[in-house]
Amino acid sequence: MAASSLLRSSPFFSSPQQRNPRTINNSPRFLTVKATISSSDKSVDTTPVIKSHRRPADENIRQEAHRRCSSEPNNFSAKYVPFNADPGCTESYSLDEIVYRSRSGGLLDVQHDMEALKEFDGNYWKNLFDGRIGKTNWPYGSGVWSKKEWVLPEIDSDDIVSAFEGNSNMFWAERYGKQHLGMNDLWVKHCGISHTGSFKDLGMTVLVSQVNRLRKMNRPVVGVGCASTGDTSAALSAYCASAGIPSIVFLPANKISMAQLVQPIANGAFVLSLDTDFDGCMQLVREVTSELPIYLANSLNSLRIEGQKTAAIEILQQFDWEVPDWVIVPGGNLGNIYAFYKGFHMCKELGLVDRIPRLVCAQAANANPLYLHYKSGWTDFSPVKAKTTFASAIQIGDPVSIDRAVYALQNSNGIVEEATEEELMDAMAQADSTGMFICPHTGVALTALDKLRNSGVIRPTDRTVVVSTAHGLKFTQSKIDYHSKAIPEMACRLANPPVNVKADFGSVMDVLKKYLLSKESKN
Ligand SMILES: Cc1ncc(COP(=O)(O)O)c(C=O)c1O
Ligand SMILES: N[C@@H](CCOP(=O)(O)O)C(=O)O
Repeated sequence: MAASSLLRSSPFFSSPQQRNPRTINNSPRFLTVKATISSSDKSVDTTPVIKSHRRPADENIRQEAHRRCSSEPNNFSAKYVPFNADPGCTESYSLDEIVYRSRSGGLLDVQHDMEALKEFDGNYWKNLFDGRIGKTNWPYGSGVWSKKEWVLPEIDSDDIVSAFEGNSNMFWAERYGKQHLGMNDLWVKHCGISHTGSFKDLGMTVLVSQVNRLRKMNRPVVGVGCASTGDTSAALSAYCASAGIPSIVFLPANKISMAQLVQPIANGAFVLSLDTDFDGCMQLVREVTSELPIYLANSLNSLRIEGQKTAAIEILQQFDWEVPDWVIVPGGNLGNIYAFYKGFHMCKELGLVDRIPRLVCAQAANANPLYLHYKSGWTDFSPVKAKTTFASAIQIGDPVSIDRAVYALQNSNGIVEEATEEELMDAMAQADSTGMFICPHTGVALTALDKLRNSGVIRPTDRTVVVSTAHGLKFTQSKIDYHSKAIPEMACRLANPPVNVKADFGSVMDVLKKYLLSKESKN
């Protein structure tokens, strides 16, 4: 039997109705309401009927997935190939190999068997993904693993290490859009409202799951390591801790926030605090992982991109598969901008949508190698020495995914913008004052939006998504500095410091009256 017909004849794909995953996954589990119409009074009997558990009571969701998986033949596959190779190139590697670079030293990419995926049309995939949202089925309750066939199709669900990441909130930035930019269709995709507080969870669930599989196959992986500006290390240590895998993190001393530092410490990682910057840590971790049985978890490893690309698919899904005009992403090591491109492009190639959005990558002016490259007309690329920035997670001067980023931007009619320290901090404060609580990196992305609106490139009615990459609670010190006007040479014009008042009725009444009058005069 051909693999495709085998797939269709499996218990999960056997009839057109069953192939609609809404039907499969939405089946009521515990409680339904009996709705019978009596012949005499036509009344509806709404007596609840208790249904039995969908799985035996002593079976957990992982075991259930394992049992189900063995009866679910799967024709999909993926392998590593050199990134952006010539069509004739035959170099490829199994995902079960430990390899980060092509023979020529270039980046790798995970290539899916697109012909096998194309056996199903766009509507099939939309229904499949939509039908899995927000459920507790292992592993599809995750926004990443709900797209498992497009991510790591061959991994046994039993090997997956997941915190049901993804499915993050898309916030309609009504007030920020209207008052500040004259926009009515502005959205913030809150990828930072997540298990460890940043979008890194999306890629890390994939990488650590594959490591879990490799270790079960007795491959030489004693631990997993990364260089980090704080978010990759948090995600790596949490997912490794969840699976009982040792994690080692290389951090630039005094260059990440306290909240980020405490994450790997709490999760039991082996934390190296190094007297260098992120680029120095990255260099070291690359050297170390080529000598020791430590698996490299940075986005140089293309497995990470496979998880991160699901945020793009999720955006389309959240708009009922309508394509936004713009997506703005803050960029540092530059894996994520490519991940967004890849997710959107895959949806187009597989017929879920008919175009992709224009991408904008936003950098801090203090760490702007991509911006300089873009401004040179993509002619020269030179790493820079990244200077201190409040957007500390993107303080990166020599991004490993530069080639991926250029490819993504060139193929999406993309733009690169930059934000000064004052611009990004004002944008963050402005957004917070409209009900958000964003990180400085999102402030960088909002500054890019502001500039593109002012120049008329982005129009008032363009549907625009700003990707918020980390939770604001990881970066409270920057907000404290701003609101207490403690930043040298910055006006902090939106600072909102607390008012010290004597604890007596008269003093409190005086300040409140003054405050209310100032509000009244603005109405
Ligand atoms: C909060 C945050 N935003 C943005 C980025 C940039 O992502 P990328 O390195 O994939 O460009 C990072 C990490 O680099 C990050 O931690
Ligand atoms: N911001 C990142 C920097 C490393 O990026 P990666 O995606 O290559 O791991 C971090 O939080 O460490």
